Amino acid sequence: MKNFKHQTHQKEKNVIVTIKRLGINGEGIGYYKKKIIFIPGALPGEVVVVKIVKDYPHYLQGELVRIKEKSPDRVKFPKDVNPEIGGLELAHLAYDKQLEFKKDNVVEALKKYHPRGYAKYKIKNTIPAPDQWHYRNKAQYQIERERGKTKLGLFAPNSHRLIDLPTMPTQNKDTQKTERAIKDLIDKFHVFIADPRKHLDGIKTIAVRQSEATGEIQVTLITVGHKIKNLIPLAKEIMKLPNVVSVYQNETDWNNPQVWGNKTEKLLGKNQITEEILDKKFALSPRAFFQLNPVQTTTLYSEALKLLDLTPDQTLIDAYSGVGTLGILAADRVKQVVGIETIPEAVRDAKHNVELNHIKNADYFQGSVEKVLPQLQKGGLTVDALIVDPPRTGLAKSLIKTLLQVKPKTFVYISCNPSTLAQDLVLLSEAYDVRVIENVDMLPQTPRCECIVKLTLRN
Ligand SMILES: C[S@@+](CC[C@H](N)C(=O)[O-])C[C@H]1O[C@@H](n2cnc3c(N)ncnc32)[C@H](O)[C@@H]1O
Repeated sequence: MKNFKHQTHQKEKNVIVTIKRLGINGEGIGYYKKKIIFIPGALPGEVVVVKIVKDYPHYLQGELVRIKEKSPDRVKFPKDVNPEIGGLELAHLAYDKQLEFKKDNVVEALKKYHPRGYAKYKIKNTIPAPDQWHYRNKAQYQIERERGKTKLGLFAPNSHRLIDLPTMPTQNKDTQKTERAIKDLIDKFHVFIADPRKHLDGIKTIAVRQSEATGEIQVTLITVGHKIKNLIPLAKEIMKLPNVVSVYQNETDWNNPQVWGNKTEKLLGKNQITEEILDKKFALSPRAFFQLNPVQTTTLYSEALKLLDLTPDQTLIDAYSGVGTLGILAADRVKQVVGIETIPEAVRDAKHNVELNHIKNADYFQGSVEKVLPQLQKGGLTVDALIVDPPRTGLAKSLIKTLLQVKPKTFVYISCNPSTLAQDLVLLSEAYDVRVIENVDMLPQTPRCECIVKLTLRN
């Protein structure tokens, strides 16, 4: 029966659908024969001709063929870029509507999981990014050689089909130029490119990150295998490219599903590049997390610190601390800062950044927040104020349990995923009220947003 149904929709191929709303990934959502259909690139209010490409038990996946009735909010998609590429999911939507969508995403996530009192939360309008194009400070492109031709870019969503990216309109121009220049050098020096079909070692990914403040560029060649012929001559040529101050090698293997492997080694140049936020400096190693939109990062952190509203007698926990950004920015407002972060290189950077900024009251610990925080607390640490900035997966349940016992009085949560945020708030709202959620647009043209939530302890 299932196969039969599958064939029915496949045969129908092109159908007409009216788009009702946008989904969390920015795709248009409509209904065909009462079944929900997702159509990337379609906008609410549009009537579109769609090809049904997949018939799943609970939904259909459609491909936009033609727009019959166009939305007034539609804008031109950037030229010379394959629209399938990730990172431009909303590039066809007017920017003010993108901001509204990001706010709605938070509202919808709250409605879905309904933490206590959610209807009364004040969700502010999304703070726009001053630059909506060329803002990304880091490019991380995959490289492949197919029938003698080298491709450098990103995989099409949910596939292993690499799309070559000669231009990328959200990428800053220096990092994009550096990526393309490295591609040419790899061809010139006949450096091996990893071949996933034959499992041959070589370069797999090229990560290029630039500091907004100093212009310095750090390059990491992620390789499958360690000894790659001509890697050092290649690194020497890369060092001659404008602004490049270091070349690293990160080594991975075919069994690792992550992009980065665990071994990182400097081939040439400086250990770190230095970024600046507000009046503080931050040295960054290749593996350490740093926000992708440096201009908007200042806004995000300033808003978070305003909401934290710290006092000089407090101990602040900077949980998921990366290179120590938030804690270091807050250090002169509190008695003590304690940061916790899993990636050892990031913790080393954080400790270095404490010294770089002549801070005397901050220390950073390596490990998971869920394990290290209870240990430190048992050792006598008081937790007056807390800022959490977890990855998209949100907070570990065991950490939430700890927080509900410790009950820090001052608590701010920065989230890059409204869905896990709403689920965490269901548990946290047992003890905390949420008054305000701020939304900052860090990644224009994408469906992603960054929320800052102030949690107030109920009496
Ligand atoms: C969204 S980043 C935030 C970093 C930093 N607050 C900033 O703004 O630059 C999340 C960080 O949490 C770290 N991380 C992930 N899981 C963790 C865990 N369970 N405990 C501690 N740190 C974790 C990641 O390595 C990453 O540096």
